[in-house]
Amino acid sequence: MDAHEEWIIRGGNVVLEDEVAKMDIAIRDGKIAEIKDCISGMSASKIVEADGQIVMAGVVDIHVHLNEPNFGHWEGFETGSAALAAGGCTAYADMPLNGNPPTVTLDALRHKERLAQGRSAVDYALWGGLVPGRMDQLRALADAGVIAFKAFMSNPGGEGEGRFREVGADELREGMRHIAGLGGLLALHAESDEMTSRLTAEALAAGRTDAAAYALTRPVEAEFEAVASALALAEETECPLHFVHISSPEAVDLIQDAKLRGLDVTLETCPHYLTLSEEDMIRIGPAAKCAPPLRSAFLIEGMWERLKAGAIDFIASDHSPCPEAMKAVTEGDGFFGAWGGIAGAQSTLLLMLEEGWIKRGIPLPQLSKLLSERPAGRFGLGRRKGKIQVGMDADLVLIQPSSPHVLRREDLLQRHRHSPYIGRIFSCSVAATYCRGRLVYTSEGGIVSPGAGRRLTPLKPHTAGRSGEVVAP
Ligand SMILES: NC(=O)NC(NC(N)=O)C(=O)[O-]
Ligand SMILES: [Zn+2]
Ligand SMILES: [Zn+2]
Repeated sequence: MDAHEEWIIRGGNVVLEDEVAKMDIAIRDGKIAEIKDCISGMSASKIVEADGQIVMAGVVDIHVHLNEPNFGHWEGFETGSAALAAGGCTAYADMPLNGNPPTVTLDALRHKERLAQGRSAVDYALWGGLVPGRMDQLRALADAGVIAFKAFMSNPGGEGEGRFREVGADELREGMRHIAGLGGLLALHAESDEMTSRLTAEALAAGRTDAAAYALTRPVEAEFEAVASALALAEETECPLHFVHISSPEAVDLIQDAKLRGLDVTLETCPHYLTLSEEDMIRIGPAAKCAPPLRSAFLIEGMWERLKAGAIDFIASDHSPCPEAMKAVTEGDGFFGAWGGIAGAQSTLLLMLEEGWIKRGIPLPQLSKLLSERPAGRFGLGRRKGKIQVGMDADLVLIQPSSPHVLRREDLLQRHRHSPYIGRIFSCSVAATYCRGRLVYTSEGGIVSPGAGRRLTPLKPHTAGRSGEVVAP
């Protein structure tokens, strides 16, 4: 279907700001032109019957690692975006690692821009990184349209010379000053390096390399400690902050207190911190290894409580894939030797529907804010992305409820088909994904428009007088 024609999605249960209503949606020039309970369809080139289906804004996944350049054999724009689209995602932001060179210089950003061009199924933005010794690049990266900056407070792992490195406290302070001055936003992987390295060394010295020992090396305290010190620096430097993949209620509460004190700070959590426990990690093995690690069932319920109460700003997948061989328990290093990162890009929406909507009764409009509207808004994409409203991009996902199925390995469109969710039963399925009105994915046909995604750059939410949000060709 040509994105420029007018067409209609008829009679779906449309997830709007505060309600779910049976509506028709007219789409023109890739944008939502009209939302009414009955649109005649006289001038429509096509009518898609969505009776009985749920129509939601496409997921905006702000945290994925597609690993180009040079680590495209771990994932890549084509396969990563295909998995995202199949999971109902219509826009994502690619992290500045684990590609090499990481996106910490203007040259590296330009290189990644060229690589991504014409290869993503859905729209995408690019992150820049804050690493030691590259502060001079921050301005150029901001001007070139990175969505925000990412830094690690603990060792990010990864391979190769010149890979992404963590910042120490002084570098973090300096980086925050710079980024605040640029009107930017800094996202942090918050785990105390001091604590995680010490506990890791102790576990190895004691000959412990099993999964349970891994969890002990990255306790809730390590997250709490890092969040606390980052918040103190944010207060000092007035740098807007975002915490990625927060795993514990304690850290959520600490961040909530900071919000109440007036700090410009947000946090995301990931589906795995809401749906998988430490016992699941031990049972499933390396496919369920991530940092911070999965927590207890008790802490998981604590996360849901906070999500319901509005203390969690949004959800992101932290899709961090790698080749199959790296997701294995190794000879000497045991579970510690496996790559840390969960490759869950395709399951975010269905997990949130299953565990949030169906099991816990969280209303769909609230879930849609967590999956789409808030991440888009926080990263300057909210003028076009993240909700079903007239004038917004027609980024839509059609969901078939009551279509129970088991996730199979062969259903995954990512490059390496490991996921901790294989074998899980889902009640809903993604029937179709549309990006700017263009059909990208259907459950029968798979990816039907590869490479149709466009680069997004943010309308800087923190800088007055900047140019608007633009979509590069
Ligand atoms: N180097 C990584 O991609 N790490 C990622 N891995 C996880 N979360 O286990 C991350 O976001 O920290
Ligand atoms: Zn991280
Ligand atoms: Zn990540």
